[in-house]
Amino acid sequence: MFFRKKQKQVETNDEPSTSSAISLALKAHLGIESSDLIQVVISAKEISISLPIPSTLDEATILEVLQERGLIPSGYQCRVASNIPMFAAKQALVTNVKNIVAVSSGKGGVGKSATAVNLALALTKLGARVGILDADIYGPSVPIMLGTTNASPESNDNKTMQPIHAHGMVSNSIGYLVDNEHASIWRGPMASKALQQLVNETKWPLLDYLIVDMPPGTGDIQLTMAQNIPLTAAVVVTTPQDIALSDAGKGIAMFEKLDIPVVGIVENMSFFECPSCHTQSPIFASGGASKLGSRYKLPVLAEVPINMQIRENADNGHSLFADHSNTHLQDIYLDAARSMAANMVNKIKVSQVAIASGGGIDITRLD
Ligand SMILES: Nc1ncnc2c1ncn2[C@@H]1O[C@H](COP(=O)(O)OP(=O)(O)OP(=O)(O)O)[C@@H](O)[C@H]1O
Repeated sequence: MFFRKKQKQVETNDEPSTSSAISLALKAHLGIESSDLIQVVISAKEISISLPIPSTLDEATILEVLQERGLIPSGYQCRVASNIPMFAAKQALVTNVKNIVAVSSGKGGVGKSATAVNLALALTKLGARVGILDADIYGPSVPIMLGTTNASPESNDNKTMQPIHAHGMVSNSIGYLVDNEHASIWRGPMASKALQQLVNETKWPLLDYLIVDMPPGTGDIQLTMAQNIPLTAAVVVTTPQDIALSDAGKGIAMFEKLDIPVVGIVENMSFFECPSCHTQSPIFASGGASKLGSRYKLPVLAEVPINMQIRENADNGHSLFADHSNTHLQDIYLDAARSMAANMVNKIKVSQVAIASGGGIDITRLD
């Protein structure tokens, strides 16, 4: 959880603290282990902060945190920008795409696609440039969840496809291109080739994260697909009951075998909260993901309740973030997105990074 703890007001100086004191204070709040990628430029009455995780939504809270700690005198403006690094991946990345994150599940029907879409929407809300790729060749549900079932990617050059825009993100899916019935009878190599084409032949705009909704399972097809996409990291989705957890464990092992860092587990359908009495019932048992997390030394990014709004939004192609009616659910996904981004910073070597310079911050250099 970020930014929630209130600190006691500390007496402030007239001058701001040094950049390194500010980065150190922010590091703890952001869940980042090193302050190296937090850049702070102090100028007259303004502090520009560049973070390696998406947090532009949190500008006011960051200012509050720094003022409460007496690191910035009142009267100073605080400008927060995110400059998401490109993390090291085993294969050459796709043009314009900084990082590709697989959302995967060992077992079908645990809410992997809903999690992928809501994580992508949360990252977008936090200010990141996000794309979503539906790799679930056998049951593409991203177009339904984004409300884009009638869309079809256009091509200006007969070689590449323009992705579909919706809810501030771009997407591509086999569901835009062929009937579900056709894709579902494809054999492994055909499905894998189709996925590679979707990744490489889409004209992605500059993206901080491309979220990939993987097909469920850990068989040969999933393994080949995970090998054929230049993945930077993976998130594993599970429900809390034993049968799903054992499959999720196989999923984690598959990514470990492929040397793709798993940056967290999302426990979906963790509990049902009665809307009138607020009692929480652990319908599919409880505590499973945290046990799995301890076994594999992985953080649990979120415990998402079973909630009708999640189902309705997903089925109707509406964004959970479209208005303020679901802020408690939005907060769960926003925290998960922040933790995922912070764990990428903590676990994966950076291959390209932005550096601060003179008045600006958004300059990229090769390490
Ligand atoms: N937390 C939740 N609360 C309520 N409904 C949910 C939740 N998560 C997912 N659902 C709903 O459950 C159904 C299955 O979810 P989803 O399609 O995301 O699962 P999946 O794991 O991707 O399935 P598949 O294995 O077929 O790819 C959908 O109707 C979705 O809207």
